[in-house]
Amino acid sequence: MDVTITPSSLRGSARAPPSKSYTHRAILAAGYADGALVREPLDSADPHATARAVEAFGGDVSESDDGLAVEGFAGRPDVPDDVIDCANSGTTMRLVTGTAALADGLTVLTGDDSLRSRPQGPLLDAIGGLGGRAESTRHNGQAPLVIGGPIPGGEVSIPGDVSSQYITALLMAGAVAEEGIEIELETELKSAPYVDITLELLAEFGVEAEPVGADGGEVRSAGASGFRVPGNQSYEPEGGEYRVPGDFSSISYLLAAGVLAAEEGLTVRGAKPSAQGDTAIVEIVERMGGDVEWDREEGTIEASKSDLSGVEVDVGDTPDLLPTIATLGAVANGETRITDCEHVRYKETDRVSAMADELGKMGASVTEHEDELVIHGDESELSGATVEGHDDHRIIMALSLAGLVAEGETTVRGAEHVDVSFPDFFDVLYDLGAAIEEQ
Ligand SMILES: O=C(O)C1=C[C@@H](OP(=O)(O)O)[C@@H](O)[C@H](O)C1
Ligand SMILES: C=C(OP(=O)(O)O)C(=O)O
Repeated sequence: MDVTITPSSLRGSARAPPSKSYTHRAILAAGYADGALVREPLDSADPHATARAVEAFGGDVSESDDGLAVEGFAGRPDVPDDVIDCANSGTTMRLVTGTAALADGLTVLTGDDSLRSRPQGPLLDAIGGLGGRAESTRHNGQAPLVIGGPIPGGEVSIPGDVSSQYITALLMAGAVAEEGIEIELETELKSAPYVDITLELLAEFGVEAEPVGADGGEVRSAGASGFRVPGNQSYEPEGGEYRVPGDFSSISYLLAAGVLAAEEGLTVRGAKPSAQGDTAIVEIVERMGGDVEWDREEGTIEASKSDLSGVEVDVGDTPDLLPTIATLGAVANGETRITDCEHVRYKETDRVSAMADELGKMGASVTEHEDELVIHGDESELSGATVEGHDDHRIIMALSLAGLVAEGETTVRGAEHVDVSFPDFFDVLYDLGAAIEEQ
């Protein structure tokens, strides 16, 4: 499906979708438990892959009026009777690779073209180091994967600057392994807030896990030199249920749409604070001169069309914000410098190059370095163009925002891939007043 967008004036209010990151973890945590009710889950393709995996390991996931009713496998996953297809979901593949290492047999994990080109090597090495079998069928560190267990747990070292999902996978599985897992980071942790999300959710399931500081003390994930999780724990959700908060990665598009195109302002609902690093989008837009107001109590964000100025942003902790910030930078006056972004190249696509190329087609002046993306706002006059979505939901949504203000028509190709995290994105934009046509 292609989508064509022309300059629009937005108004009204929209509710943020539930968090994809929390939904994945809640479904899997319920699987590691005897079960749980996951309230307000994100109903999109990526969490569906995690639900399929939980069922493959012997659980059951069914939709109910109140959310997802999950029957778990109580920390003892069956050996799946078929290959687990993680589709486009890196979070699913990493997290359930940890689960597969607990099963007394072999699990085969695959995914779509994009997912089978993303790095799994450090997690495979870690599982091997813990006594499991962990292989890439093509011996290139990429899926399809063959994972064998059960691992007893133990001590392992792993790089922190490829994917924080490896840490999440080991912590969630280590909690129900006999010996627990002690992780030493070989390099600085990137995307650290996602491990904070994991620690926060584990605590709500009664599971103890913690970061370890360089001095062996207790620190937040960003300052950690490692992590540890004791073994033989039981996942027990408070009150037998877990409620998923709003998704700030998705909120970033709605907030940006407001400061780009909402003369009278728009309101985003379902924006309560949580451990999500992408809550930083509020402060970043404020720093750009955006007229934005976050009522944390109410969980609402008001955003109005503003004159934006360029800004320097380190996305080491917030990789998923790069596409949104790049689009804002293409409209802002002055230079926007996005730093510490090398790991953003390992997502559904190389998002640094994709945003440089596609915004360039729309008339933006962009300079790309290995670990940095610079958008020269003063030399950027956005005009409508046909741009590629790269089968990447975040590229599609960020380019659609650019189409709201670019002179003329912007057509985003392959726009259906928003289904992984924000399936009704275009309906929401349309209801806010965007001039959108689906082809
Ligand atoms: O743990 C998670 O839920 C996620 C972690 C991040 O990936 P990396 O840790 O690989 O950077 C992020 O890009 C992804 O969208 C979701
Ligand atoms: C990279 C993302 O997710 P995943 O790693 O689960 O594919 C994302 O949502 O931007």
